[in-house]
Formats: sequence, C-alpha cells, structure tokens
Amino acid sequence: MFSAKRGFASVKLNRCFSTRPISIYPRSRPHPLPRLLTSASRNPASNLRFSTVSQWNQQAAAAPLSYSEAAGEEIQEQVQSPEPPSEVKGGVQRKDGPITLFSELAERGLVSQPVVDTIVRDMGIKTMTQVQSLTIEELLKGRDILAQARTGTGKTLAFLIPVLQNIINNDPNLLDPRIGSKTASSTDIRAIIISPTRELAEQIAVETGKVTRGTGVKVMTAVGGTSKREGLMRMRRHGCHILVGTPGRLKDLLSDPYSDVRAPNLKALVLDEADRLLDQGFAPEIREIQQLLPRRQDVDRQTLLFSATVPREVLQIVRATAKPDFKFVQTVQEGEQATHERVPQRFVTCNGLENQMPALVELCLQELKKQDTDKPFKAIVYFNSTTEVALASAILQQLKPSRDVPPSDYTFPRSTYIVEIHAKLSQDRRTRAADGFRRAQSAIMLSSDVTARGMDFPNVTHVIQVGVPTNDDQYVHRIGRTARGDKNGEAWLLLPRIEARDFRYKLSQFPLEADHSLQTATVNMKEEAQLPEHVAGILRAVGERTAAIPAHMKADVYRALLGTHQQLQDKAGLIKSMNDLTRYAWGMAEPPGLSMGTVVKLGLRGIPGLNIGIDRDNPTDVRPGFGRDRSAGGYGRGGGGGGGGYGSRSGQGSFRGSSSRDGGGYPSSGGFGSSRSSGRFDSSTSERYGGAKRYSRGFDREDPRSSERSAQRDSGY
Ligand SMILES: Nc1ncnc2c1ncn2[C@@H]1O[C@H](COP(=O)(O)OP(=O)(O)OP(=O)(O)O)[C@@H](O)[C@H]1O
Repeated sequence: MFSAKRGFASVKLNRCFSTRPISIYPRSRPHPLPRLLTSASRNPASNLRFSTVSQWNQQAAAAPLSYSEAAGEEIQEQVQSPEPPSEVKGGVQRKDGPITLFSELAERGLVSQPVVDTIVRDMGIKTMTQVQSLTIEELLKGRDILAQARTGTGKTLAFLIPVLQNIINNDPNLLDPRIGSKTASSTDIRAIIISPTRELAEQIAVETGKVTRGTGVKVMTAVGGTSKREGLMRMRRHGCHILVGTPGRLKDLLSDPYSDVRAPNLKALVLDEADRLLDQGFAPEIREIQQLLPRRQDVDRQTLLFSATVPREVLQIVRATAKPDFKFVQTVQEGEQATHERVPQRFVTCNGLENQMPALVELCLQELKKQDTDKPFKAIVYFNSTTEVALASAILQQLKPSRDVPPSDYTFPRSTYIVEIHAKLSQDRRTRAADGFRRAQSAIMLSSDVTARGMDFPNVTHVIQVGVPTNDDQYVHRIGRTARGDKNGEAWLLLPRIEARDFRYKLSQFPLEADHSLQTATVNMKEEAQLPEHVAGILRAVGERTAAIPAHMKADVYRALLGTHQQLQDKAGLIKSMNDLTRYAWGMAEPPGLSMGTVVKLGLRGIPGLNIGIDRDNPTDVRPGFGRDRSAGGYGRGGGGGGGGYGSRSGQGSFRGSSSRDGGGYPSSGGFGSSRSSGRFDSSTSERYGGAKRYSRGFDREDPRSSERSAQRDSGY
C-alpha cells in the first residue's frame, strides 16, 4: 500500500478485500420521456456542453442536432463554459459566474475552509480545470451528474470535493478529526466510490486520503487480492465514511451478513470510469451492489459518473435511471476524440510481427538517448495480452546491463527501471510494480490494460502501443496516461502490416501520423541483407535475449495472439505471419501445437500452416519435438535446428536471411518447411492429428470484455 514515506497520503488507508455488481438506479422520472429538443446557447468561446433533463422540456427549438437527439431521444442544452484564464489572471472573480478558483468555494461558503486549505495549501492546486468548474458546484447541490472530460483533467478531485463536503454538511461534526474518528463506523458508510481496477481504487483512496486530511472523515479501500478478514478488522476498528473499492469486493462485503459493512445513510455513489463499469463485464455486479444499498425512495443519495469516454448506450442507461435533475456535462466536443492536442500520435508499420520487438527496442533506445535530467524517458508499453507483456518484459529485462550483459549501444542504462504489470500477477506484485513505476524517474513499464484507465503515473513521456487496441475508447484511455495535467507526452503505435486494415477501421478518426524512423521495423527477416551496424546490433541483441526465453512462454504468446487477432478476416495471412514470428523471431523449428478444439473455436479449420494435434496443455501428448524440453533447447544461438531468432550471428553489420539450406546466420531456419516438418503444416495432415478436446488456454487478451472479466474472477479485479 502507499505510505507517506513514499510520498503519498499520510492518512493511513486500509485495503480490504473482493466481489458482485446495474439497472443502475431506480427509475425516477416519467417514462417514456417526451422527445425533447435541443437549444443552443453556446458561448462562442466555449466548446462545452451541459445538459439537464429538467430543462429539456423547456427547450423548444432549433439548433443543430445534439448527440442525444441524433440518437432519437432527449435533448441537451448547450451552456456557457467558464473562461478561467482571463478571469483568474486578473485575480478578479465574478461573484455570480462559474467558479474557477478553489479558494472561492470557501469564500462563497460552499466548501469548508479546512478542506479548501488542504487543496490550495497542501496540494498546491489553485485553479480549477474545466470539468471541475462545471461539476463541483452542481454536485454540491446533490444532483446526479455524468461527466465526460479528457484524461488527466482532474476528474477525481471533481467528484471527491463535493462528496466530502456533502458528507460534512450532513454531519458537521465530521470536520473535527477527534469527533469524526470517534463516531466512525463500518455500519454507517456515507459514500462508496467504485473503480474497475484495483490499482485505480488504491490511487483514488490515496487521493481521498489527501483531501480528507485534517477532517474526521475516514477512508477505507476494498479491493480483491487482499485479505478480506484483515480488511474487515481494520474497518470495524477504525470505522469508515468513504469506501473505495472494486465491484467484486464491494459486493462481497455488502452482501455478507456477518461483515458489518453497511450503508444505511449513503449520500453518494460514485462510478469512476463509468462506461467501463456499466458495460457487460461489470454491469451485473454494479446492479447487485445497488440492490444492496438503501432504496433511493427511502434514502436520498446522488450518483456521480465520470469518464473520458461516454458511449451513447451509457448515456442512455444513465438517463433512464437518474434523478430528474440529472446533468450530462461534456467537456469534449461532440464528434471530437478525447485525446489531448498535446499528444503527437505516430504509427509505425512493421513488416511482420517479428519486427515489433526490435522496433520497440529501437524506439526505447532512441528515446533514452534523447533523455536528460529534466525530462527522463518514462514509458508505458501496452500489449493486448498478458503473455505478450510477460515475454516483452523477459526480453527487455535482459537488455539491462548485468554481470552477464556488459553495457553496450544495445543495452538500456542501468538506471532505467523496467517492470511488468498485468492481471495475472499477484496483487502484491501489481501494487509494487505500480508504486515502483510511480516513483521511478526513467522507466519502462510493460503493461496490459490494467493500467489503461485512470492511473495517474507522474511524468509519463511516452505511451507505446504494440498492436491495435480493442477499440477506440481503449486507445483514448491508454494514451491518456501521458500528457496529464499540464505535462507533455507522445504516443506511438507499432503495428504489423496484417493489422493495417483493422487499424484503419478502428482508429481512423485519430490524428495518427506515419513514422518511418525505426529501421528495424522494415527489415525483411526472410531475406539476406546488408544492414547498418546499429540495426544489425539491435536485431542481434533482441535475438540473443529471445533465445533465452523458455519455449512454453512463446507458445503461450502464440496462442494469445491467435485469440487477440480473431477478428482478422485474412486467416491464412494471419497464420503465415504468426509462423514467420515463431520462425524468424523465436527461432522455432515449427509453430506451437494447437488442439483441434482450439482450431475450430478460432475459426481456423482448414487454414494451412497450423500445427494441429499437439497441445502442450495436453499431458498425454508426448510426441517428440514438442513441449518445453525440446523447444527450450531449440531456440537460440545457432543450434542446428533451433535458429537463434533475430540476427544472432549477424555481426559486422551483415545480416543474412534465413535459408533452410544453410541453417545458420540470421535467422536460422530450424527445419521450417524441411521434410521433417512438411506435412504438419497443411490442413489435411493437421486433421489427422485432430481430436484434442481441450480448449487451449492462452487467449488472454485483457480487453474490456473478456480478460477483465476473467481477471475479475481470478483476482477480484
Ligand atoms: N485543478 C487542477 N490543477 C492542476 N492539477 C490538477 C487539478 N486537478 C487535479 N490535478 C492533478 O491532475 C492529475 C490528473 O488528475 P486525475 O487523475 O483526477 O485525472 P482524470 O481526469 O481522472 O484522468 P483519467 O481520465 O485518466 O482518469 C492528478 O495528478 C491531479 O492531482
């Protein structure tokens, strides 16, 4: 957990435990709603939109089609945005206009002075961001709000301040730390904040601890992967006013008749990353949590929903269930993508899947060379599956100088912190990885989507995505890890040629520019070539490190990639590319085996090039040539059949394409297409090996709909 020593909250936060979850709120306004119209009173200086259901009916006319109107439903009012810079610069605040300075919250008697002092004096935050300016005052009135604002624009404080103040307004004693502490109880929780990931829940709890410092309001966390018992003991001992957690553990606590965790006077329910929490993966648990809370007819509470992305369906769900005074605050203009203008976005087309790792290493080396003490290189590299994260981490870790690895042009500086994070690690390791990366100056974090949303790592200079993300929202959230607050950052996307169509389809609306600076991206690994020394050097370095990776790890990545590329139409092209990866990058004599069940499930039946009937997950499969023992030895440097992968012997700048005849150089062939293996890779032969019944594991894309669900099951995500 975070501690004051590490530069986080001095308030002691406690984590507890695990799981269940929406028709979001009870329907509280008449249905069906009349079709409403949009009025537009847009401030020319503004690109903000602000809507209230109660105002919809008063709107009469015209104006362009709004988001919701286009959807055939209600209306939105376009209202003025604040203009913080000019007003704030002059130090003169309009007393009737939108609030843009935190100090004014106290001056207007809206927020208690000690709370404002904490924000302004202790946290050093004086001026509000747009989303804060547009929501805080409204939320203080107890309204339901769904707010959409760009990543890194302070949405957390936007909901924390009103949640805290409304609790204090309801029970002013809580402003006094002594009295508040004495009256705190786990059976009288006043606010619940739900986050889709454990790391984010912990981060929000730390932020809440900062804001509540100096008051008697107690903050606790409840996330999976931690001891439920210990968490409960802490909660009972210290009490809790604000509980921050993940859906599974919250549901578990609230539904447990012996937990003593209750919220009979709940004032606020916050859904951070609301669209994620309301999608199919989490919605059932959120629904169950709501059913465990007092009915809104009996106890009035507000619901606060925040995210950088708000798909239309989410808006519709929320509208259908929110209070009549519900507002939709949107600081991202309609049709505009919620990525920051300050993030240059580049894509690199790699010749094949086998070029991605060298291109990643080349990019990191290139950017590390440019770093200086004022701006150290700090990158998050996103992959679409946990196995890819693990493999990349294993390779990159070995590119750091050690007893066995002398520093060279192809190694990272010793000071570069390299760490992996994904849902299959223990919670303890995940927390340590996140903490370590947060504190590090120069660092590379290999990550699945567990860190894609909400995580506020300081000073991230680069977000690099390997492969096309699941959808455009995921792209937005990932690149939102950089350029936070007033910082700058850049985003890179490395994709193989086979994903080009997918890329154009999913990400066409983003301002991505082609980049051709990475030479390793375009090398044709199948042909002999004379390469510049530094290109050959990178290929050699990556090849040697790849050779040392156990075969089963590569086989897992192979299966995961098949899963994450399921939507690709060109199956034959996919298998060919995958087999090139296993051969030219990993030095495998033949592709990892797949059971017939897996092949069928993936829609690959009849596709040439598969190695069917051999599944390392099947313990009865003892055919020679497969499984860990053989293939572990089959990689790497120059074994006759093994290969060595990337340029393991391509010194002096020369770079030799593979040939099954010479079996050496870069990369060696290892019998691909040799008589021994021929026949295995055609579908007719494959059929003969069919019959394995188990569905292979390894399809572990951590995308919003599959893996987080399984992660949730596995580890209380
Ligand atoms: N008014 C402000 N002025 C300057 N910095 C702020 C302000 N409000 C919040 N911050 C800081 O900006 C950073 C990003 O805030 P936060 O994590 O709340 O962003 P977010 O909008 O929730 O992002 P995401 O969409 O990624 O979840 C934090 O470090 C926070 O302390």
